[in-house]
Amino acid sequence: MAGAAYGQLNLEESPSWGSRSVDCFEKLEQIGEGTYGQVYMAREIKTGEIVALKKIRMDNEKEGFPITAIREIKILKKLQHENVIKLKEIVTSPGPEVDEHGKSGGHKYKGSIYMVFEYMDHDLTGLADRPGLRFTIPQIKCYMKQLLTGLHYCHVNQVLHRDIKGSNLLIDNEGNLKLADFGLARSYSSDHKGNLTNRVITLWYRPPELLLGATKYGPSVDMWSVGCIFAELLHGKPILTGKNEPEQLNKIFELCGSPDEVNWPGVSRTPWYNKFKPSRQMKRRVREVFRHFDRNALELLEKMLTLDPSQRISAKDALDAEYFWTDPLPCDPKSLPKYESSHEFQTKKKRQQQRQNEEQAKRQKLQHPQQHARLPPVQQPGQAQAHSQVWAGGHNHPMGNSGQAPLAAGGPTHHQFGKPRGPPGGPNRYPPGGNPNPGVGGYYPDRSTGQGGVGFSGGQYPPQARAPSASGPRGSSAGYGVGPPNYSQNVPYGGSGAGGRGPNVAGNRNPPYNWQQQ
Ligand SMILES: Nc1ncnc2c1ncn2[C@@H]1O[C@H](COP(=O)(O)OP(=O)(O)OP(=O)(O)O)[C@@H](O)[C@H]1O
Repeated sequence: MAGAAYGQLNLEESPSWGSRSVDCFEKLEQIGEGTYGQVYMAREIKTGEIVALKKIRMDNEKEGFPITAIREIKILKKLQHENVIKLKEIVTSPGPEVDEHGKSGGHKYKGSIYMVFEYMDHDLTGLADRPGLRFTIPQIKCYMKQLLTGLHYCHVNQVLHRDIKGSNLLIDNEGNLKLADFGLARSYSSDHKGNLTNRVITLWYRPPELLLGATKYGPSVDMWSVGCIFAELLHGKPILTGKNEPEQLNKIFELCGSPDEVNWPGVSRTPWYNKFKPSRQMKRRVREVFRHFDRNALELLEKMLTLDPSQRISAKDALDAEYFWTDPLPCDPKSLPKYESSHEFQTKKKRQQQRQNEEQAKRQKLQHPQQHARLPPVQQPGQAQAHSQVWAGGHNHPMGNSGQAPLAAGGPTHHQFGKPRGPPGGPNRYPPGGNPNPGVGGYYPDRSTGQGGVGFSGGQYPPQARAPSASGPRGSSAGYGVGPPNYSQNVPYGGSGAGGRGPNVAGNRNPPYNWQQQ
């Protein structure tokens, strides 16, 4: 992988960039576990200011500072907006870091590099996963407006985010929402002639053109993800939860109808159209499936979830939509309730703890049936349904995820370590056996398994043009796993799973990354 020489990162920057040591900060707790490395809540010793430290993972880097991190830093430095996370500085840890046995890692670069960000109390996924939490309609409008404002700013500045999803939308206790994680972002220009990789955006939020292999695209890719988030906020759970690319396309077609030259001129020229076009005609069902949304919400959602990227609404036009200008109006961010901090990492950890408690209780029951009566009651996953009502327009809704069990008493209440990789979702989102490692086989499964019930006309999902880079920061992470699809032509949306909340899905962040096309 290409890289900049260590120590040459901030040549044109003011001396403070990269010149301070991480020792100026006291790490308080881990709040995230990303592809790059860990994210910590920390306090600047001199000022007492609370910040987030994102460690740049160097363990796979043989040739210097990772190019993706350089790109993220460059882009973040260029973007200065109230709805985009602020990168305050870069700090380093000079010496080799030692493990608990006092040994250093033996990597070429002994030090570590951290990005210092303003601290945000929540990410949207973590916040939405709080048991019993209900977002109001003015609150949803307020978050959506900020998301669109931040994204419009990025697009005007010719930056594509390329990984819009709940855990990358950070929220503070003043109600401000900021776009974060620009690790997959890139600058583009409308006259850009080169190809971009289509293997970006977390699967559930990835638009059909990328799934069909398009390598020339623009800001509309982010708007599809925004549509998925918008529907998720209103519906109370993720709406398109494929476990691999073919299944994701399948779910999109089931909801948005099959693409053809009428609704999407040029679609038949996308690289993988013939391989993946549905074998039978499907009609668009957005209005039917989301009939409980109010009229203006539905109208806006339709424009976001438009198959043809050239007809998809832009962030600017979305901000002008009736939805944001009719009662109930978006609330003032400052009027929003303040919550104890919540990040996806932490809520997943709590669920993991809950699962462990349940397993332990089961084991104990098997071993000592008579003693079990004395154990504290264990909440079974199905019992969580009491918390989960599907929101209908005009009322508060649960954005809490489907079938999520309440937390075990005594479980962690704050940020915890050990986040399992996966998508937003409750423990039952993982298939039996846990979140599968996609690898090539897992991520591009043979569609002859017939997932999704619709079927494509082609075979396997096309393999990488180039082998994924083992050292790529986004390269080899696990794939989202999944239960059965939560939607089919015959079943009401989200109603196919036990308990009427849809089955469980877990997801994967990103597929192998193509280093040629970026
Ligand atoms: N400035 C911040 N303030 C508070 N929490 C943050 C901040 N930045 C990141 N986090 C937390 O850390 C998590 C991971 O951060 P981020 O997405 O930037 O890292 P990443 O390595 O790109 O992770 P991933 O691969 O999961 O996207 C976020 O979902 C969020 O919960």
